[in-house]
Amino acid sequence: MMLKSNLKMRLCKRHLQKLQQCIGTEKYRVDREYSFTGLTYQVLKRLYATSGEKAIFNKEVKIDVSQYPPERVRNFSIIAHVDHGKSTLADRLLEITGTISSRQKNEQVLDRLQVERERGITVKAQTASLFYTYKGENYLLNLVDTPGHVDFNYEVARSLAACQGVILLVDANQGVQAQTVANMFLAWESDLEIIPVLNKIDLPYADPEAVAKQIGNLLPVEESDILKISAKTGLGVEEVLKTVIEKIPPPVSDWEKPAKALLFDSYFENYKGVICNLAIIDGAIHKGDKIIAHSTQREYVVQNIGILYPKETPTDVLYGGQVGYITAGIKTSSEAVVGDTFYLKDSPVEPLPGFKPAKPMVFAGIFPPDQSQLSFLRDAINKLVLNDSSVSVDLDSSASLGQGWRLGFLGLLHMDVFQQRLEQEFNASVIVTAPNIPYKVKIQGAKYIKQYGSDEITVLNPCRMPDSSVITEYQEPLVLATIIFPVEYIGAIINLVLERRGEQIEQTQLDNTRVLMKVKFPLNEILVDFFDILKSITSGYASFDYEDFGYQVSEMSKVSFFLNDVEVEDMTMICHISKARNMAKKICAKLKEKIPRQLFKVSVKGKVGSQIIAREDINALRKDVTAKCYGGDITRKNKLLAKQAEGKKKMRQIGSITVPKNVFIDIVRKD
Ligand SMILES: Nc1nc2c(ncn2[C@@H]2O[C@H](COP(=O)(O)OP(=O)(O)OP(=O)(O)O)[C@@H](O)[C@H]2O)c(=O)[nH]1
Repeated sequence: MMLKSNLKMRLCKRHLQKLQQCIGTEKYRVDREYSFTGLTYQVLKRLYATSGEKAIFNKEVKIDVSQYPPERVRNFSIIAHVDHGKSTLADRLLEITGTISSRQKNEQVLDRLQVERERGITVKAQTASLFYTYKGENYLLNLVDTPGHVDFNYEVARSLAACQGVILLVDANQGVQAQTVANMFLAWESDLEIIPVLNKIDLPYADPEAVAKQIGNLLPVEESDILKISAKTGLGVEEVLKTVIEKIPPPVSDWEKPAKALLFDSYFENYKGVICNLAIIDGAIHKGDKIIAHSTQREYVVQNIGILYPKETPTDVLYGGQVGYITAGIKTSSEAVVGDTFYLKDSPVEPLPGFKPAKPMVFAGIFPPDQSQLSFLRDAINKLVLNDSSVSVDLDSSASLGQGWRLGFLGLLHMDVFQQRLEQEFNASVIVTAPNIPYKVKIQGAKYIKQYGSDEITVLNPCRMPDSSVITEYQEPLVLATIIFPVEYIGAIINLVLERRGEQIEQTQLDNTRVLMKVKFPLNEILVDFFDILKSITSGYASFDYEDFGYQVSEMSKVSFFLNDVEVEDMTMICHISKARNMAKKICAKLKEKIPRQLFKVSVKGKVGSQIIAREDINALRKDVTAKCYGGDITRKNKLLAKQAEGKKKMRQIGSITVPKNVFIDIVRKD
């Protein structure tokens, strides 16, 4: 801990040692320790403030949550389109209420994951409790910062279950965007109070009046009632807190009833184990209570319970209407089912309806680089799924990659983030196969119907697609996309829609300058590069959101790939018959580019149906990395060999051919 030197000089050595021992330990309690160290409360507080440890200081003060009956509690969430400033507003609210120090004010405190900080996006909803005094009354406010990107929509939907209202944040420069509309409907469906707020009014091109009109077209609000703030400078942010208290209804709860709590999130932390986020509906849960999880009927003892302030802060009890965390010796993701109801042993209650399960849109195989790491990877996936319940997990195996899993994600960014988190948070290196989507097929022939168990099957892995001779009908998944764009780009957008086999369903003029278009697309057509192309043809002005829209009968074809005439099952793809030939050619060319030259010639072939329609050859190369090191310098030789061994870790053997382990996913990524 860095202490300012002038303060250091004023403290005698004994005090300093004592304080340094105490800081950051659970033993430390401000009220007891200040007399113990001989320092006054004020000096201690200043010392903490100067050393940047104010949050710990706050944390160590035991908070009496019995002072906050439901009418003194507000549970709300911040929802918005990507980058409209949710995390910045959350920071500002934490700062104003003294939950974080001003030193931390620009740190996006609730974006805790490394991946969030690196990518500058929120991928995980985070809860924080704040205390605020308004008109002489103390309030406990529970704030949930949610992600904006469509791939993490499930996080938003789940978080809303713990709230009675939302702040709908809209960038006063960009205006209403696709995820603004999507998130607003989510809040509407959940019957939540919506407080519209215009952000970034400090920007020179902000046009609060025009954007307020756009909001007025969407929501039944008076334009003059829409708050106008700058989350960055703090302008108008205090007003947001007051409006939250005035407009958002308190939770409905009865402390006299038996305890009932909703598990709305969970995560794993080293040394602490599984931490569950609970919204207490009725009654109270105390440390030491025996509780039952309704879905598994398992019994647990509450080991720790408290609020997120913004880190876990024990309060030993949580009452109806409040939101917080518990640890209770829960070990696996199968025990911590989000949407589950917890109640006290011997006081069963009617369970809550739970959550609509997430519907994965994209599937990919995940395999360890070598099979010795199988159990390590299993453990890592289990822990990460605890933190991200929208991922589906099934066992899978492949001839070239061995044992592994087929995981389902809500989109490609979700898949990327999951892989990155596995690597960063759990040090687990993985091979991810090309993403694909679930197709339905109808099959004929008693033998095949018996083999597959039905005459209509869903195929999650393209290499398990039955032979085309037994398929009578293919069905491909659809999405209903919302695209919002400036009116001058309408021609370019219509061309893109046609090229991607889209069908326009609806077109609305949002105001004089912008159009909202609803389009039915085959999911396959928007998966990889659609959004980038949309952005580039509209100079970055279009926004895009989509939701599941069932299936349609279509003509599909299997495209498979061969390296030296050996089929690489994990590269198999399904695509529309009109695009299959191009796809085969494109992927063969990419494979040629991505696979390094070997000691022998490698042929790459692409097959559509039963016909080989593309071929590329990778010429042989003989590479002896130590060839240049003739003479006696053994250390240099060893260094080169070590470098080569390091490179090999990034490689994978398919038969006799060495390929980069990322090749499966790289062939479908745009360059
Ligand atoms: N000028 C200005 N910039 C702001 C304001 N609020 C946020 N920003 C900036 O906008 C960018 C996005 O802000 P975030 O808070 O990360 O947005 P977000 O909505 O949490 O983003 P996602 O979680 O990825 O959806 C950052 O660079 C912020 O500094 C504001 O009031 N004024």
